Amino acid sequence: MTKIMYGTELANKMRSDLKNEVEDLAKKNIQPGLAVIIVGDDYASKTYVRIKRNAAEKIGIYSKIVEFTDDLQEETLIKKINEFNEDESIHGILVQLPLPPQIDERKILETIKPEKDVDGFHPINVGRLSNNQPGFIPCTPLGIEKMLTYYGVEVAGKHAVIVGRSNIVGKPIGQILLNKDATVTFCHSKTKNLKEITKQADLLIVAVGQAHTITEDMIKKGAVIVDVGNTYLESGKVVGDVAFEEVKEKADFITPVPKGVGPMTITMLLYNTVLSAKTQISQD
Ligand SMILES: Nc1nc2c(c(=O)[nH]1)N[C@@H](CN(C=O)c1ccc(C(=O)N[C@@H](CCC(=O)O)C(=O)O)cc1)CN2
Repeated sequence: MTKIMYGTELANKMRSDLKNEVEDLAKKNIQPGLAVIIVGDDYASKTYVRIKRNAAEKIGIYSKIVEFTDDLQEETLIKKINEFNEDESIHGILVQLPLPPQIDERKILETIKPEKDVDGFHPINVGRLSNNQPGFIPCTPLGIEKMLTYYGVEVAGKHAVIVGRSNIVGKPIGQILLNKDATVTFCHSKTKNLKEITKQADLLIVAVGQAHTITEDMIKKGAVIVDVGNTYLESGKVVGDVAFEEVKEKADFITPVPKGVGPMTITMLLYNTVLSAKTQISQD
């Protein structure tokens, strides 16, 4: 019987534990604070920011949302991040991606102080993950790792195939799995023999943002499938990168979309923000 790995299940459990931690911090007069910056009016980005704000407020994290129009100048964004860097009520800062083309994403992410970088995108945190040292880990990959552990999926010695090489998901999940002794293969838009490689995967992580990229004939029987895709159809429905109905018949474990990895991405943002608040107290 195929096991459907619902992120909502673990997310609810973890959010309840985080709410208790936030209540404990309140007894020490500390409220974790999260600043979220969004540039432009991309429908999906606005949806994610709304979900983040609601989730943060529900567990008692203070959230500050700053919205800019898409003609924003880079210096204005840098100035705002620097304000949050110095603001003691803010423990986590994130800039919703993607950014408009006139803004240098790398420069922006490097402006966020590494100790407030709850997205884990600053090169210092990327380097720490690469060295298997403590630091902030990007939310989606961290959420996937927690889900695999929760559902009892062993990683060591498995062949993990990652389809997608983004800095947000593909590269960091590959690094996490490598740190956990998986044998990791990356596939991307220039990979010539995609199906040949995905069929070898014990664990297949798909993060390309293209609906139904992975079909039943591309997987090995009994594989573990993690679908990171979120494509909004014109009907408003959201679908993943995996043809769920046909693939689920052949897989042992599979995440759905929605209610799979997405809710864990949000939960890990809350987790990193609470961690940041706790770390900053212990340094005072
Ligand atoms: N600064 C960042 N930007 C982006 C990140 C990120 O981690 N940090 N990741 C993605 C988008 N993302 C978070 O920002 C994200 C994607 C999906 C979900 C989610 O909960 N999806 C739901 C479906 C959504 C719906 O119902 O409308 C699901 O899969 O169940 C949350 C966050 C790019 N940018």
